[in-house]
Amino acid sequence: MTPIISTMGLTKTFHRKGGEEVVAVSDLTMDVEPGSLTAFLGPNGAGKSTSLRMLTTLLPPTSGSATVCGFDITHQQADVRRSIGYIGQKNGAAQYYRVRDELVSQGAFYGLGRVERRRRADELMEILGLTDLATRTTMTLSGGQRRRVDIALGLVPAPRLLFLDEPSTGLDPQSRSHLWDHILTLRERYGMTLLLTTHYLDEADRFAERVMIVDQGRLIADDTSARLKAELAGDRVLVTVAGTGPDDGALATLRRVAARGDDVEHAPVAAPEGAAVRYAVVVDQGDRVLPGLLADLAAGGHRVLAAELHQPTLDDVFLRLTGRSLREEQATTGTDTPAQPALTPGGPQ
Ligand SMILES: Nc1ncnc2c1ncn2[C@@H]1O[C@H](COP(=O)(O)OP(=O)(O)OP(=O)(O)O)[C@@H](O)[C@H]1O
Repeated sequence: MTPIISTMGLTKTFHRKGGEEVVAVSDLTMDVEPGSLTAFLGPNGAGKSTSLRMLTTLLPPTSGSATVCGFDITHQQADVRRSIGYIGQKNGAAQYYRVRDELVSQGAFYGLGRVERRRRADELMEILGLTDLATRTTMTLSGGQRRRVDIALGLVPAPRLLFLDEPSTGLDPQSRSHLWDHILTLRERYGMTLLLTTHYLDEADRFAERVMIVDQGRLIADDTSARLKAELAGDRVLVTVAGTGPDDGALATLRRVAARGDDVEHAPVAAPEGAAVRYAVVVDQGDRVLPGLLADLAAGGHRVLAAELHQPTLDDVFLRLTGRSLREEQATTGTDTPAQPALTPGGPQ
């Protein structure tokens, strides 16, 4: 299938005052299939928006090339713009216009006939849950409602490909969830290709078929969320065993199931039953490994007080790749799962 987006070595360098050079996007090479939903995931300043701005012809690349809907982003800018929708971080519909009027005049801007522009406005309001707000001015809407108006405006020309820059940033969890329902409905209805940026791990995980993790201008991982988690993070098994310190036999048993040479970590913990040690090990397919592991520990005379299996998140993937947590870098998303207890890598002691 011919890719709808194809980039080759796309790079953008900014020069800040004082001569400092910032490589915002470095050597981005990728193909995007038509009809797919791809998320660019990364911390603030990773280069996500700059990538989108180049692909939508808002910023010229410093080097490299790309085609979007078959058109060159440098030499066929008007054709690219005619083929895509772009919803930036701060689109902001005009404050004083009514929602429906705004959509209808956007239709006029794109050259739709009188009847067609009204039909399109009504259809988009219906899909995006805006019908009841048709006569409200944008300035009176909530953040989530306004974001939906932004998206409706971007969809007026019926693009084959829609770029969304952080569609849900700043919205409360309920509005985010509604917005996603609408985005998925749109996709189903029009079979659009969607490329969006987000720093919400859960959104990329749940909704995108393909996750491209970017950090410091570079693409550091590119796959389905499930494969990234399985291949780069693995499942984490935590077992709490009675004892006053790490036990060589228990460590040896746990090491046998460790994936990819990962070592076993351990830390003393207080348990109601007395002193205990919690061991942690990364394994492949934890649900298969755990029963045998517990049986082996019991056979070795170790009293297991608790066992937990943690499926990895995309944050574990990011941590593995960069040594940093994406979650710590995103301020207040409300999407966190509890942090792992601190454990020290251990060898026989
Ligand atoms: N016009 C500009 N002039 C100078 N530096 C810029 C400019 N635009 C972006 N940058 C820098 O380029 C880097 C990438 O920025 P970009 O906005 O693409 O990141 P991002 O991943 O979209 O971040 P966020 O999640 O905060 O939107 C950052 O270091 C940023 O400060």
